[in-house]
Amino acid sequence: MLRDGAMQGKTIIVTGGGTGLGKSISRYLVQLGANVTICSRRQAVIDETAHELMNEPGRPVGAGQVLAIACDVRNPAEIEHVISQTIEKFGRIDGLLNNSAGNFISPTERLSYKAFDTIVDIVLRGTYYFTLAVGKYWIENKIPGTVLNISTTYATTGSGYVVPSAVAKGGALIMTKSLAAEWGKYGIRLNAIAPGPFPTKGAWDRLFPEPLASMMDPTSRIPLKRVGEHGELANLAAYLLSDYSGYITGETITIDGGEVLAAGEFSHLEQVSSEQWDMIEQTIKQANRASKKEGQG
Ligand SMILES: CCCCCCCCCCC/C=C/C(=O)SCCNC(=O)CCNC(=O)[C@H](O)C(C)(C)COP(=O)(O)OP(=O)(O)OC[C@H]1O[C@@H](n2cnc3c(N)ncnc32)[C@H](O)[C@@H]1OP(=O)(O)O
Ligand SMILES: NC(=O)C1=CN([C@@H]2O[C@H](COP(=O)(O)OP(=O)(O)OC[C@H]3O[C@@H](n4cnc5c(N)ncnc54)[C@H](OP(=O)(O)O)[C@@H]3O)[C@@H](O)[C@H]2O)C=CC1
Repeated sequence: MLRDGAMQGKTIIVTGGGTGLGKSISRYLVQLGANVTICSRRQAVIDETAHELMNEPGRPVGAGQVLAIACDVRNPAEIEHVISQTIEKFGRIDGLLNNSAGNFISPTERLSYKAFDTIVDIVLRGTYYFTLAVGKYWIENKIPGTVLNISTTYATTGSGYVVPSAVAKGGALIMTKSLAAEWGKYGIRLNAIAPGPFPTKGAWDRLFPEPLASMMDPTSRIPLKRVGEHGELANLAAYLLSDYSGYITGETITIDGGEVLAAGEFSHLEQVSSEQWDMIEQTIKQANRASKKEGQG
């Protein structure tokens, strides 16, 4: 979507950049010329991704560099290490993509305290630790940085069976708006993306495992009748991290093929056939006529 070289001179930190959506967004940022630091817990995974992104066939001239640094986002010392190593290698930091997450489906009453804490700590604590650390650096150095948080549609609607994730994503979303209000004076912007289903191994293994996968089609309740493509999300993420979105802050953009609209009271009526609609129309018109007659008394 963006022109070649649109992110040249920018350095972006992508948490969870070794896999799934974080990897796809990192690939696009690098193609657009950004230097990208990817971080997550597994050094071998991020090393392999960094190697892949640096050696892609058709890598454009002017593509960015990739640095891989292990980091558990629950640990402030490890976050500080990612920040200092990134500045040492690339000179500065312009953007932060909070993408790391942990999640799995489960009836909430089956969760241990530790299970609940594990998800909230990765998603909420990890997001505010990283944002606080990078924000302090930006304010101190008068850099107009940009934070982009990967949220989810149920951060605002709520959802059963993923309650720790919903609680944590909801908290991160309200942090996005609150800090956008507070840090706007420093030129710092914070936005979020709320994706619907985008197939990744990490999400599908934990949210759509067998026998669920054989029982239901996740596209059936999506108005556009398909899941998202990684390139579609990467386009939006790159735009929100770029200077082209310079007047957007505190915003959450949903990219879900219209899935959240399924909450609309009558949206499921697409299952009604044309013949049934004929019958329904006649029944309603008959009721209209009857009520008019009643009115004539
Ligand atoms: C119906 C159609 C749906 C289609 C799909 C649509 C998707 C659309 C929207 C989805 C929004 C997506 C949000 C996402 O976040 S997807 C990202 C998923 N990726 C990951 O989660 C990657 C990282 N995850 C992990 O590493 C692990 O899953 C974990 C989060 C658990 C962390 O691992 P860690 O090794 O740190 O932790 P432990 O293994 O020690 O576990 C900690 C405690 O949690 C308990 N646990 C773990 N799994 C379960 C489970 N399935 N049920 C209950 N409890 C679980 C574990 O037992 C530990 O607790 P205890 O020590 O007390 O036993
Ligand atoms: N796929 C989908 O349909 C949707 C995804 N999302 C969101 O998109 C983002 C990416 O998810 P997706 O790509 O699907 O899944 P992945 O499992 O591929 O991505 C999650 C990443 O988080 C990293 N991570 C987990 N725990 C930690 C930690 N403690 N510290 C640092 N990094 C950690 C993992 O790496 P490692 O294990 O090496 O630490 C992994 O790279 C998440 O925020 C998710 O909530 C939102 C809506 C829909």
